[in-house]
Amino acid sequence: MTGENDPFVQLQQVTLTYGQGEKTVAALGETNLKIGKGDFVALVGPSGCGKSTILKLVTGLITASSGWVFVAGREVGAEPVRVGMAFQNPTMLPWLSIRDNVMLPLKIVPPFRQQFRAKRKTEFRDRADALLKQVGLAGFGDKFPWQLSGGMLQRASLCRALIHDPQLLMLDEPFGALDQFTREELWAIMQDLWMTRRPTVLLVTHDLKEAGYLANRVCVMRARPGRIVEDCHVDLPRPRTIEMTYEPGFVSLTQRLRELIVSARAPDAAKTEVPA
Ligand SMILES: Nc1ncnc2c1ncn2[C@@H]1O[C@H](COP(=O)(O)OP(=O)(O)OP(=O)(O)O)[C@@H](O)[C@H]1O
Repeated sequence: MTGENDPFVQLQQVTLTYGQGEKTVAALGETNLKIGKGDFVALVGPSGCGKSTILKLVTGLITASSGWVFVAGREVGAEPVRVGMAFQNPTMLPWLSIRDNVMLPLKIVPPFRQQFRAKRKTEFRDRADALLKQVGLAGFGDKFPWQLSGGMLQRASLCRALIHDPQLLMLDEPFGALDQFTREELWAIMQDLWMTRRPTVLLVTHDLKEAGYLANRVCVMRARPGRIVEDCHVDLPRPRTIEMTYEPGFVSLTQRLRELIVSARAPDAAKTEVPA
């Protein structure tokens, strides 16, 4: 599932420059990327190499300075595509219950928006409760955000990202603020959600173990200007387990990714550590 022949997402000769005049930042040099429907691709690389910029281009939040971005066979923005998103900080509306927070996209995104009132509300509640159960939050739907831990809120935010059956799921360091054990628990949950629903996923992460555990492909980026320098396929069976991450094949994958990133960060490679 490399997306070579019939890509769901395609960046073709895309460049992106922020700003104007003397204050321009060449965030992305010429970038090509094809992602097949239902694939899971991770973007890794040093800070500032353009990972979030790619997410913004694919969701249509920003427009390419040159080149083309296609989603579902059309230029991005030409056709409505259901997108789910989760970020490092799972911002929830504090005055809504967890269930109502999870149901929020159904109130906003067509065609659910039109069906939300009376007719399908019970069905939508059941859908939210089933998702909450799948991530281990059965019985927490009536709680409020302040009553949940960071890990629980991130689980709820994954439910919110998936409640409207998105075709595209954008994950920007969603597990970055969690402790290692909670993070590993959430990898398993994320994998389970992806295997049962199969959205096309783009994950931005600094955690190479996370990239290797979750993704089918890991794209390594380099900065100034940002570009993809390596596209590694992860040939591990599913469902993957934490134990697999200690096996020689997985360890050599993360070592290789690490080396690529360290060389991509040169000459300032010594300033900060890249988690292995
Ligand atoms: N709105 C903006 N205006 C100007 N420059 C920007 C803007 N957004 C990002 N940049 C610059 O573009 C480059 C790429 O940024 P981007 O956020 O895509 O990188 P990243 O790889 O996601 O970084 P990080 O890992 O630190 O989140 C960086 O040099 C950044 O400073």
